[in-house]
Amino acid sequence: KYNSLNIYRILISGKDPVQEVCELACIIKKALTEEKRVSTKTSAADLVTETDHLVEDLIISELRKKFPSHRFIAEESTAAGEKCVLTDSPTWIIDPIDGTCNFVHRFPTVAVSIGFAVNKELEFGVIYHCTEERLYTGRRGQGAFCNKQRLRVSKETDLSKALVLTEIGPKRDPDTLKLFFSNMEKLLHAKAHGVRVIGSSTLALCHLASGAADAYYQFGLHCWDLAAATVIIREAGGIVIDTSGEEMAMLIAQAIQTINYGRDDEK
Ligand SMILES: O=P([O-])([O-])O[C@@H]1[C@@H](O)[C@H](O)[C@@H](O)[C@H](O)[C@@H]1O
Ligand SMILES: [Mg+2]
Ligand SMILES: [Mg+2]
Repeated sequence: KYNSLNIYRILISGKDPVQEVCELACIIKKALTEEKRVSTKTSAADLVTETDHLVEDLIISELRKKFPSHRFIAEESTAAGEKCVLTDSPTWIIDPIDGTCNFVHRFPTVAVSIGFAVNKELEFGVIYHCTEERLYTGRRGQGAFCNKQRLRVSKETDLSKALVLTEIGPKRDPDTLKLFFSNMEKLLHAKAHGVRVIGSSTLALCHLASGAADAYYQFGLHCWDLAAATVIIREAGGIVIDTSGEEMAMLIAQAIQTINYGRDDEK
């Protein structure tokens, strides 16, 4: 049975996390190859399936049993109209399947992402790569790991030697697409070694934390995409900022133009 308490206890107690979340990931891995009921949310490219709802309900019901006073911010509950407001209360921030479009196409780059904040401070994050059985964890002040392997971000600060990750996002109107591609073009003109889109922001951010890429930028990321990954990147020695940031982030921020998606807590 999916046992969220162990994740909380293990990460809070500082013990190495075991792969408790793999049972949950097994639901996703099994469903990856099966027929799915797919619907759309904010655009034809913003997909959701019954497995997204099932996994989110499982996580929340387990956590609510153990922590009845805690609050939840979760992707599909928010899409169903729940307010997305972070308070000082202990709050779980959940993306049940990150990479749903990949999941629908059986493209094996899908993750479960669970972040945890208290007093609006991110305390820990867990991201599980469902098809490669990689458990990424980060706990504030205690480091970031992938299956017990310590994570460290790349030290590259030269954009012309950087591999940059981004995501397309759900907005596909002509003006947004024009901006998206012109941003990518600007980075390639700045001689970046490459720009990659893998369809899962949380796993892209985990690649960043492991030093397998040098920078990530995206407009339209949600708090549930970012919560767990932010702890993991910070604990791997990286920074997570908006585009008014530092060094490599500055170089990229100066090169690209903003695509406006609004904030989750303003909808
Ligand atoms: O919806 P989902 O699969 O959880 O999350 C996805 C993000 O990981 C990706 O970065 C973004 O480009 C997609 O539009 C979608 O939001
Ligand atoms: Mg999702
Ligand atoms: Mg997501």
